[in-house]
Amino acid sequence: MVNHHYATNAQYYYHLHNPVYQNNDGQYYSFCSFDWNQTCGYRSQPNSLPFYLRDEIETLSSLGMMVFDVSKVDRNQAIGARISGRYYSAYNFTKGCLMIKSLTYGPAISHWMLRQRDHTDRILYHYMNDWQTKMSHTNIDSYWTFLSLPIDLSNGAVKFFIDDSTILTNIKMVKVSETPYGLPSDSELVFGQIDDVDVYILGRHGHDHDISPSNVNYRANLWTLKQLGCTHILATSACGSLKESIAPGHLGIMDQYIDRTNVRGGRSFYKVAHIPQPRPFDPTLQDILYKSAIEAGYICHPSLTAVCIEGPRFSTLAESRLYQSWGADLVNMTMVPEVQLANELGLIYATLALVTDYDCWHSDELSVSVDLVTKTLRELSTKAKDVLVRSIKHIKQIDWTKNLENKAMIARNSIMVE
Ligand SMILES: CSC[C@H]1O[C@H](OP(=O)(O)O)[C@H](O)[C@@H]1O
Ligand SMILES: Nc1ncnc2[nH]cnc12
Repeated sequence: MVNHHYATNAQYYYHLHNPVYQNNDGQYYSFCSFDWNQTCGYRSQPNSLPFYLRDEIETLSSLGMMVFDVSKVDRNQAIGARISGRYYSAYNFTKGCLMIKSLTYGPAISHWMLRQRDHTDRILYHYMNDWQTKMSHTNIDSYWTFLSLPIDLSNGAVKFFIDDSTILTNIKMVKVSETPYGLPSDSELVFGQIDDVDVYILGRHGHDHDISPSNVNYRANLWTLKQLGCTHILATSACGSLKESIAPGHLGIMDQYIDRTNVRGGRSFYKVAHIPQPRPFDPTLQDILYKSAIEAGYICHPSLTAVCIEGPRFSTLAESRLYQSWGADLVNMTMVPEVQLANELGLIYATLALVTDYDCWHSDELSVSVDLVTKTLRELSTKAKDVLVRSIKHIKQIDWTKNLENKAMIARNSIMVE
């Protein structure tokens, strides 16, 4: 594994919420990603970047950083970035490199799966390794052309590299096929290891975040993970807060849900099954997530109740107040039927809530919007990755056999007609 290290005097760049690395020639580079479609409306403003990224890029550019845009718009322009209508050529920048990719952090870390089997496909890993080696050990000039290659691969390599290279080892992409319930959200999953634990990553909204909460094929996703040998699912979910004390930027541990979804299908794997849900989330995994968040120094709220709405629209003020009157803590869109299906498959499942906004009830705070959620998620995704990595280390210490047997028994007993 290439030994990346944080740039020691790169404090200017930390507002990116991304690590800034230095290669052996003392040049800086960093990566960031954003959701092009959601943040700046790809169809209507194809050449504009979200305002926060634009500011960052302007700052970095003025510091002599190279901007390397691998987002959809500049996919065919190998090196450079269009910012505020102006095209910035990579060659104009000498001190470093900022790569931009049009994907949110959120979906990329939506699911982390642990599994037990081994895979042998090494091609992509080899390729990634080569890329990383070039990145760290050569002059930036010489990897420009090299970097242009993965842009056209549309195989998730860039996304994966940006989001996970710092935490996963032995990384590769694993192709997955159609399930008896249809296609999962992605045709290939990122696979790697954390502390020798096998991990798969699957974004429930798909590679390009083009699957709305109601259209996520929750059954196909969970089935795929189960088939791959996953035993645990660490889910993340962007949530609005219904309580003053649970502020945007905080983390939370989901404990209960109130189901307000109404059109999504595929809620069971069976003809007739009644899965018990008094405690939908695994208590041991909940504790691990909580402990890991606190250990990392983040504000994290235990035992939260979330209202899962159908979406994709956000709530009206009347709805938001209604949910508050029910005593709920959060509102989100994807917990149902994901958690109940995970229970039907006997998986150990828990959700780390990423609090992105105050929904629309707060008189002094901005109402929820895609921009607000995306902006807050950038900060939260760094925290979430940290918590998930720490959690995996704790998970590894525990013998889960009895827990898994118990879950399998409850799942079996809930089936009336297969
Ligand atoms: C852009 S806000 C709504 C967005 O957030 C939720 O994502 P997730 O629970 O998967 O983290 C929801 O599904 C929406 O896509
Ligand atoms: N306020 C909100 N309502 C529903 N889902 C959300 N995801 C993030 N914020 C949300």
